[in-house]
Amino acid sequence: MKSDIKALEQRVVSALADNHNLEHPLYDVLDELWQYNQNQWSRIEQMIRVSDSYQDMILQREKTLGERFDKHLRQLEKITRISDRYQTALREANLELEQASYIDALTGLPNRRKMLRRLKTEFEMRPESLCLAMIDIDHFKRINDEFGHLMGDDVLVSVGNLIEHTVGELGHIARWGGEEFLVIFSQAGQLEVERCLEQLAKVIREARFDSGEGISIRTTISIGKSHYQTGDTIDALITRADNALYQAKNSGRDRVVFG
Ligand SMILES: Nc1nc2c(ncn2[C@@H]2O[C@H](COP(=O)(O)OP(=O)(O)OP(=O)(O)O)[C@@H](O)[C@H]2O)c(=O)[nH]1
Repeated sequence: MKSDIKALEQRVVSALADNHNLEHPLYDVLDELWQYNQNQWSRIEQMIRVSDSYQDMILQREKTLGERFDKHLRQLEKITRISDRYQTALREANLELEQASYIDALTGLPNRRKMLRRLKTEFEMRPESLCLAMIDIDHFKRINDEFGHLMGDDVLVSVGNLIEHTVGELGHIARWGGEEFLVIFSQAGQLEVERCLEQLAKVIREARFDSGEGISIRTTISIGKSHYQTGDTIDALITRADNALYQAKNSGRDRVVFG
């Protein structure tokens, strides 16, 4: 192509050198040059068109990519929201589960596990003022045998409520297991505790539990009490309360034995 132009130029130069000759084919050369330029120009136009459509294609592609990116981003946000909700629900469920693991399902009172935790805390903080009362319903098997297990459950719940109500702010109650309850007194004086336990035995003795068949059920409780002695462990304190309860049972039930 370069050599074509060179040849054309050459012909123009020689035509100009001979410009007296009106027949000289200068005008033919100029026509040819014009034609050549036209060809070049249409090539350039073609290239511009190709370039434009290429740019369009790129823009279109970027748009598609942008849309896809937005879609993924929205999905990601949705997943994050779901995951947040899931984590919150999981945390709440765990909390509920943990709380439930400290509650006795029948009576709604703190259970033995919770009580042992509390005991440990109290023991670390101020052991010298600690007092325990182990409480057991007397001849409870008879209630089950006579009125059925469901009625036995009702009596257990009612006795639990009465203990909790009578002890009030003075102590903390838990269902220790079966028909046994444990009360911790952490800040009450000895005399106050003894009076409270005597009152408790009286409250249960005088209580009447409706059997639902026109019969009122009566029962009593035996209580063994222990209080902290120098060098005690939690186990030792519980064992002394247990021994005192055993004595209360052996000496006729419906009484408090101070260990
Ligand atoms: N209804 C009911 N009964 C229970 C539950 N847990 C333990 N028991 C019953 O409690 C009774 C305890 O019987 P025993 O250990 O012989 O004691 P008791 O009859 O109370 O006699 P003493 O303790 O010696 O006065 C058993 O019959 C158990 O089945 C409970 O959650 N619900």
